[in-house]
Amino acid sequence: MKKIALFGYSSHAYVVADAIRLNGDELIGYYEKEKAHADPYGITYLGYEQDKDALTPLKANGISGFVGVGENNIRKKIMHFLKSQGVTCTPVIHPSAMVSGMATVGAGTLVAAGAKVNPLASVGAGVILNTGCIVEHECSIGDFAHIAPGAVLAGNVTVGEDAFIGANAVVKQGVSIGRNVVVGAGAVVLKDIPDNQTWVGNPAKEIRK
Ligand SMILES: CC(=O)SCCNC(=O)CCNC(=O)[C@H](O)C(C)(C)COP(=O)(O)OP(=O)(O)OC[C@H]1O[C@@H](n2cnc3c(N)ncnc32)[C@H](O)[C@@H]1OP(=O)(O)O
Repeated sequence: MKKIALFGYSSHAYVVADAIRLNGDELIGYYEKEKAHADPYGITYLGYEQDKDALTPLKANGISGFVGVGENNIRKKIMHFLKSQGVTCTPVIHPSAMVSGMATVGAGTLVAAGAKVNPLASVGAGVILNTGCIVEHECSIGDFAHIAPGAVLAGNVTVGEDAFIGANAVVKQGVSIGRNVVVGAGAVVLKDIPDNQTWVGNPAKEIRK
């Protein structure tokens, strides 16, 4: 049984907390700037990670962290901070998810309920593979990306660091999606997408602001 401390305690963190508990691991509490108003899991407030000595109990007892924040850039910032402080993040894989024994999943990554990761897929650190998404064979997912619920990445798709693939989007096999790209909900992506762009629709096209 692992002991895990959550960083963040709202919305996305609730999903992470559920997976931790269903795995039979121990959720020892949460870090947030302030004590949360809602406490659906009845867990201990451990303080604000930026405060002096707040992380000492984790480091002293070899307890792992998990950053339960949906925003890619905030999750990334907190994970980098924890690394600088010597706190290790663990992956969390929901018991109903399917991860091939021939796939790799990085530190601090959530594989949510019903998600599937097929052989030779490589999933980076701090990634969210959200509810029911499919990451097919040989896909490569960069650190801090988020594959939203129901999205399907066909074989050999590459997703860059910090990218967001919206709910129920479909990405054709072999397509390469750049860093920090946003793909809208329900999009069908048939072509490579350069870094920092937002694409929507079927077939997906860039929306410019
Ligand atoms: C567990 C969870 O909840 S995980 C989160 C899952 N959430 C999602 O998957 C949502 C993904 N987000 C989206 O699809 C958003 O609409 C975004 C990010 C693509 C665009 O958001 P914004 O930048 O705010 O764009 P905005 O809403 O202003 O729309 C701009 C234009 O694009 C269109 N558009 C926006 N999203 C989409 C979409 N998904 N598909 C088709 N067209 C879209 C709008 O209709 C609008 O068109 P118009 O200019 O002709 O009126």
